[in-house]
Amino acid sequence: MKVAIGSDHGGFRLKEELKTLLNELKVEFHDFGTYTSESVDYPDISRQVAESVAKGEYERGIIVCGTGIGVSIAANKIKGIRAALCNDVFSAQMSREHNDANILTLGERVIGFGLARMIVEVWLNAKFAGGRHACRVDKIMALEKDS
Ligand SMILES: O=C(CO)[C@H](O)[C@H](O)[C@H](O)COP(=O)(O)O
Repeated sequence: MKVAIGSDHGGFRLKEELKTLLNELKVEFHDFGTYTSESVDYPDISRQVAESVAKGEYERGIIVCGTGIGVSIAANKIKGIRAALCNDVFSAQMSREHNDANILTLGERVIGFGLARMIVEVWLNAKFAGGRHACRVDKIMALEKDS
């Protein structure tokens, strides 16, 4: 699996930690920045990660900001993206099984690094359950055309 990862300054330290985790898990990734703790605008990074996933260049994306909220809102504006803010393990698992989330967002100012690592590992391994959830996800994606 190829993963796109990114953060703003508020998520920079956690993004760096998650890169270590991805290396440990032998998951291929590309870091879309930010590359320092200097202040940047989270929609710029979120857009780059989300567009790369929407184009199919990367199967999944992980984006971190202070809360995970801003990057999630921004990513969900890109067609084809289902970004889920998961600051707990149960939500991470469900976001894959029920929602087929293709982007995970996290808040560095909300959770510790240990929990974040656990969330990412669960999220990367969880599979979409399909079945009754498939037509619900289809209905979500239809909203892009209908709105
Ligand atoms: O977008 C956010 C909130 O939804 C992120 O938490 C940002 O990282 C945060 O807003 C950045 O805030 P700062 O005061 O500029 O560091």
